Order: sequence, then structure tokens, then C-alpha cells
Amino acid sequence: MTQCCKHTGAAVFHCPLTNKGVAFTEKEREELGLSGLLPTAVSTNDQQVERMHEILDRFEKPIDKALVLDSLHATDEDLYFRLLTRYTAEYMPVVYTPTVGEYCQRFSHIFRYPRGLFISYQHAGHVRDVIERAPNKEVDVIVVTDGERILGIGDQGINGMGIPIGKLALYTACAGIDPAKTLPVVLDVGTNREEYLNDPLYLGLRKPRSRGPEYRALVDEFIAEARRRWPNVLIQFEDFGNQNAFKLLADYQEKILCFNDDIQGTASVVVSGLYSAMRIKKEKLTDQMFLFFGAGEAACGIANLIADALVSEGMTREEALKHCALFDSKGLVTKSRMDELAAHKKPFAHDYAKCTDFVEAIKMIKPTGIIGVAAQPRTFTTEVLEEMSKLNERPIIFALSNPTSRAECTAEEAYRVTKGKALYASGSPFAPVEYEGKTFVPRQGNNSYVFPALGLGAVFSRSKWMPDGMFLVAAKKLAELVTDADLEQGSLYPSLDDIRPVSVKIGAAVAAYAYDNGLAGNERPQDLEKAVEAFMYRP
Ligand SMILES: O=C([O-])CC(=O)C(=O)O
Ligand SMILES: [Mg+2]
Repeated sequence: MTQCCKHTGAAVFHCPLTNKGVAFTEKEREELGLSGLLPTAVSTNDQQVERMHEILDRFEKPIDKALVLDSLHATDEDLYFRLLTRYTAEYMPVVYTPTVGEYCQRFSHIFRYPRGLFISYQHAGHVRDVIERAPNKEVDVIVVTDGERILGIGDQGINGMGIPIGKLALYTACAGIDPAKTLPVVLDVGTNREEYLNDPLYLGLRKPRSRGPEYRALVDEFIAEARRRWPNVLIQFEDFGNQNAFKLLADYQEKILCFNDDIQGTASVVVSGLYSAMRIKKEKLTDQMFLFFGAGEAACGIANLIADALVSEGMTREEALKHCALFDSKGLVTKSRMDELAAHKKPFAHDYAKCTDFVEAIKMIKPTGIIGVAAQPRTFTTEVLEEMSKLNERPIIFALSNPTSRAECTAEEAYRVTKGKALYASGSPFAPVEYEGKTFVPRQGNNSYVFPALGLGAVFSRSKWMPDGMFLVAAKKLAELVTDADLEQGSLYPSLDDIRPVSVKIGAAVAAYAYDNGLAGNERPQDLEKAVEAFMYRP
């Protein structure tokens, strides 16, 4: 047993990294002076998991389950991750989307245990001291947010901390990153949400977000100090507002080990789902045309990676970009709007006529797939889905906005309106759908399939940085792992219950990319997959 603190006796129960509760063996009880401090019988780890599973079953509301899991996380990490690893598909919607959306909205009202770092303007110039205070000796992965664009529910201020916590839980559960080496961080730079500013229990800085140089100075200081203390750390940017997200990625991507999950992680998982859709359609990606509802981080990240994928199949970049069109709050993104467009949209501004109606845009562009990423719920209406069915034998319908309340359409709507023909994926989970005697099992086009494994591969190989090619490699590897049986039931992704072996393979493919491209900071092992698997933390 590794012990992070030197305590014996009852104090042992207060160390979440080493506490095992009633699973402490007779020998451990003796050594640690616990005899008589625990019920007599020793439980096996499996019995502990089943006990906890039973307790959680008593709670109906996912948010209540989340609170119980939170307590467990704070008191017995080993059991927490045992449970998440054993019941990944069951608890992922609790620690992650959709429940994590509600968890964030209530964060200041349900807060009990501090976890990670809360860095605000009061620390400007002294961020080093905060970093030094972090309880972790080593850190492999940081997930950081400034809370400006949490899922599809907008500015959550400091309450956005639920996201880095949830994402890092998946790093451990899905890809075996040692929980002692993960660090969630929220940069508390204020919030523009009136409701929070007026809420006496709100736990963040009570002022509007600043847009001035002090914002960027704080982000830069945080990154520099984190890397000073942990030079090999991977920094994952999560749920920043559009402007900052694109800018930070452009400025840092080639300089440090980092990625933006909403731009690049989402792109990787979506392109993977498109490869699976091609297997069902028996067509090539080069024959497809995609229309995005939305033109932010996810849309542009996905569209760029689709272009990379098309280029990898021999197309010119100029031609490849034409296979994606964007529709934003002002309508179709066209050349005639060039002057007013944000930089990230410009490559996808094509020579179309002005169009402000999404159904009209579908009629004009004749896409083979529509990809919803605008956090505008119910926008894939019956009319939209019918139009896609008219144009395509097997229309690709991706309703990716999170959480569930923001989905562009439900799985049931997609299958019913398209008469079972839709190739559907959603950002948040939907239950299987029965349609005319057939059961469809939709799966999540959610970056959770890839970000933990991308991080695993990058950390394992000590990659210097993460080129876009790594995200394409991850997409292709994930698609390879989808079985014919998955496709038969309409699943474009593997089951989440198989996520660990899937992560090993994606992690190894990402690491291989680092070794092949001279990015790695260590020697390539002989059997990469085996070595990656051995590197993973197991509860
Ligand atoms: O967290 C998720 O479920 C996916 C994601 O990154 C987002 O929606 O921002
Ligand atoms: Mg996100």
C-alpha cells in the first residue's frame, strides 16, 4: 500500500488517496493502528463497490447521485475510481454530461470539498505561491477553464469548476491517468451572469469579466508557473469563450504541451463518427458535404479536421474546405459577409447566396450531413429532418450540443422522422430507441471518447506539443474499433463499457505519432501498446 501521508490511527480515514475504509486488510489494520476503529469484517474491493452501487441506487435524481459520488471522491478515491471503472456507462452521465451541467449551475450551493486550484485576480503576480500550495507532488494533466462557456449553458463563472473536475475523473476512469497526478483549475476572472453576481452564496469573484490585458496576463502567468513547477505537464483548455479559446490555442499550441478539448477533442471524435457513418453508407468522406448549425469552437474545429482528413485522402486544401459550410446566428456564412466574420469562420465562407433560414440553406447546399453545435435546442425540427431525408438515403444527423437540454433533436425524433435511416450521434447520452421492431443504440459523439486517451498518449511519450495530426490519428483509431455489430444497431462509436481497452489503443496510436514525428521526450518502447497499458493507473 502506498501511503501519501504518514498518519496512523483514525487520521488515515482523512487521506482520500489512501483511505480504504472497511477494505483495509487485517494486516493493514494492525500496521496502521486501525483495529477497533472499523467494523470487524473485512470487505473485498468488489464488495465495497457493490455496497456503494446499492447506496447510489437509493437516489433517484442524478444530481443527488452526483453529491454522493462527490463525497466518495473526497474520502476514498480508490473506491470512487473502482466504481467509475466498473460502471462507466452508468455513472458517466452522473459525473459528466448531462448532470455536470446542473452540478455547475448549483456549484456554489452544493459546495462541500475543495478540490484543485481557484486562481483569481487577487493572485496576479503571485500565482507561483498558489501553484506551490497544490497538494500534488507531480502533475501529469491539468484541465483549466475560465468558466465563460460551460457546455452549452454559457457563462458560469467559478461554478464552471465542475467541468475540470468531471473531465479529470474521466482521465482516470477511462484512460488510467493517476488521480494523484491530475489537477483541476478554474481561473476566476468574474462572471457576466447577473443571477450569480446577486446570489449571496455565489463563491466567485463578484464582478463582471474583464476583457483587458489583465485577463491574458493572468492566464499567461498561470501557464508559465504551472510549467515551471511541472515541466512535462499537459494543459487542457476547456470551455473558454470563443475568442479566448481560439487565441490561446493559436498562441500556445506549438509552444507547449496543450490542446483545446472543445476545438480539437470534439473534432477528433466527430470525424471518427463520420468514418463510421461512411462504413454504413459505403461511401467515401470525399463524397460528403456537411452543413454546420453553429460556427464556434466545435464547428470550426470539426470543419478543419474534416478538411485535414480530406487532404489526407488526396484532395487539395482549397477544395477540402468547400466540403463544410457554416450557418451562424446571422445565417449562412458566405463570402459576401467576409468583412464582418471572425477569423476562425473565414476559411469556410463560400460563394453562396445570402440565406437566413436553415431549411432553405439545406435545400441550397444539399448536405449529406448536418452537425448541430450551436447550443440552440430543438433546432433540428421535423422539417429539417424531413428535408435531410428527401436529399439522402442515409442522412447524417449529429445533434452535439450539451447538456441534453441543448440537443438539436433527440435520438427518438431523428429515427422516427427519418424512418430509421438517420446516422445519428448526440453530445449527451440518449437511451436506445425502438422503431418498427428495430432497436437503435445511439452513442455519444462526445470528446470523452478521445480526450483521456489523447492525454494518455501525449503524457506517456512526453510529447513536446500536439499537432492536429494527432487528433486525426485518434479519430481513425477510434473508428477502427467500432465493430460491425455496433454499426448494425446504428452505433457509430464503441460501448463506453469498453473504454479502457479503447483508450489503450488510441493512447498507443497518439504516442506512436509522437515517436514517428520526433516529438517524444523519451525512448519508444518495443511493445508500445503493452507499455501504455502498464503505465495506466488501476484502482
Ligand atoms: O463536456 C462535454 O460533454 C463536451 C464538451 O466538451 C462540451 O460540451 O463543452
Ligand atoms: Mg467542453
